Amino acid sequence: MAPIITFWSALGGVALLLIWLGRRLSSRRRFAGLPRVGIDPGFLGLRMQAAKDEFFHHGQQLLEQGYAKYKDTPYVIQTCDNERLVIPDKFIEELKNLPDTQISFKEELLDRFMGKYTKLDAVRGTTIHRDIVRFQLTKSLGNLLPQMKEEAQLALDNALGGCNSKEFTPIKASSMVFAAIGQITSRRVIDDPQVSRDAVWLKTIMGFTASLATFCITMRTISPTLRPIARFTIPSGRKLRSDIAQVTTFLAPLIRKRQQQQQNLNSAAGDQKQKEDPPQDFVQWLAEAAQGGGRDAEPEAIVIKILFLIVAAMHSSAVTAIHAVYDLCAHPETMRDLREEARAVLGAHGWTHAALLRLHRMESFLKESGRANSAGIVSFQRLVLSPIRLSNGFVIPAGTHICAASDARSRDPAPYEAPLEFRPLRFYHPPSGEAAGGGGEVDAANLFSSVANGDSWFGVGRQACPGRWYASAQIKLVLCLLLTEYEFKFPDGQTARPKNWVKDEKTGPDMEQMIWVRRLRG
Ligand code: HEM
Repeated sequence: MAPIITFWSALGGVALLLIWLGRRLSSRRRFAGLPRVGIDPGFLGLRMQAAKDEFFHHGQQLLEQGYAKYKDTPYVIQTCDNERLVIPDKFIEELKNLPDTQISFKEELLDRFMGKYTKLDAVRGTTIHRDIVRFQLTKSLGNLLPQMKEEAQLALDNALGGCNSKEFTPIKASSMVFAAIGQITSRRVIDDPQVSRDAVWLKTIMGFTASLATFCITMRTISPTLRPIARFTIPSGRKLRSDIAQVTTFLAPLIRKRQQQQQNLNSAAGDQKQKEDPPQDFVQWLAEAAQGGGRDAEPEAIVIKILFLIVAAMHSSAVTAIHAVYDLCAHPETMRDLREEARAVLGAHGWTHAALLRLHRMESFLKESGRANSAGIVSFQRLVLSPIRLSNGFVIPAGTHICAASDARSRDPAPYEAPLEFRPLRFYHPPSGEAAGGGGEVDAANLFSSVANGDSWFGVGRQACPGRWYASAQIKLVLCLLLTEYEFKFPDGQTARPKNWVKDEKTGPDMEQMIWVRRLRG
């Protein structure tokens, strides 16, 4: 018996080796003839760890080298997740509007965020989570603004409760901003303050992105063969499952109740139908979008889509606002300018979404803050699902991960004069009819939420961020509340903003920075 087992084990081993060699060979052939930046892991992958380590510590510099050297040629780079093809600007134009059946942001994300182990692959094969953001959420911004303001104000009052108008109080800027953005987002997930303001609920959803990131980083260090088991045994896997269970416990009964109400409404005869407006939140919109039944309608599938939206919405918006707060503290004259604009525009038009769209100086400042503080060192991350021929004749094979070196581009003097200078009005074009106090017509092309070619903050093309109008509104709202009700600055002696950290392809603001806050006298 033993020799038979040994024989089959050996055969299995050889088969696995052949599969692995086949994969390596096809991966090498895929990019044959293309230049490479950084350490080449080699055919057998013997230098894989060295290549990953190099990218982890020096990815930003590697991409800068690639950006400077290869303006017209895609080049290959080994990142900590996978091998990528970096696409120069001139080809982004050709690719950005291809359908997501050909290049997909979502598939790339699910691949990197291990969709099958994190359950996030509930967003596969459906676009309802994207559609409700693009349509229902964005169209309701005018109606939702008073409620967004109520949540932001409440969160800021809590976070800054100890501040008075006599002396400055030290506050951790990131906690203050996270509290405000977290609470606005929470109410949009579920328009029921009993849940949306619950301390356990808030802690869980605000920590979910970190739980997910820690799980994925740990899983990446484990061999793919062992991952199906490891996900149950590693502590970050337990934490992730417990977060998902917690959110499900809060939301599943409410989802069922809303679905039941929807059924009653559908079956009620004409004028007996309830006249009440349905709640305007993710739970309601997702339940309505899945009315046809099927997998999308299962409460667990709705919960996972909500978690996907939380990951997309919360951290990114908070980080953007934290950068903005640091840039304001580093540029007190800009802070004065934007405070004046906010007072004039909101005084004339009230705290409305229409008024927020008239904060032209703030729009430019946010765009500049986004340019100076990249969201990540790459953007336009896509998985190629079917082969694409570029205008130079090169065919990008299916299965290729592509990206753009957006961070390097943000320091390119060709598109941005004096790119190392922070110029808050770089993107400001006085709109026609601007009155002395600010305002004037809404200038769509120069809004922070616009995605002109080259701006990478919200991505680009057909799959650019659908939540950008909402994100922009909530960030401006939080900044306006801070500017009109508080004075804030770096601690005495600090004039420059803290340096951003960069690890792997991620970058972000220093989360420990304290600021001094004082209430403005009424
Ligand atoms: C400042 C805050 C935000 C930033 C910087 C940001 C950035 C991005 C980026 C770069 C993408 C990929 C686009 C591309 O590669 O072309 C994306 C996708 C997405 N974002 Fe945002 N986002 C923000 C806020 C939000 C908010 C508030 C929501 C929802 C309320 C949201 C929902 C989404 C969704 C659903 C996708 C996936 C779209 C798809 O599957 O095609 N984002 N976001």
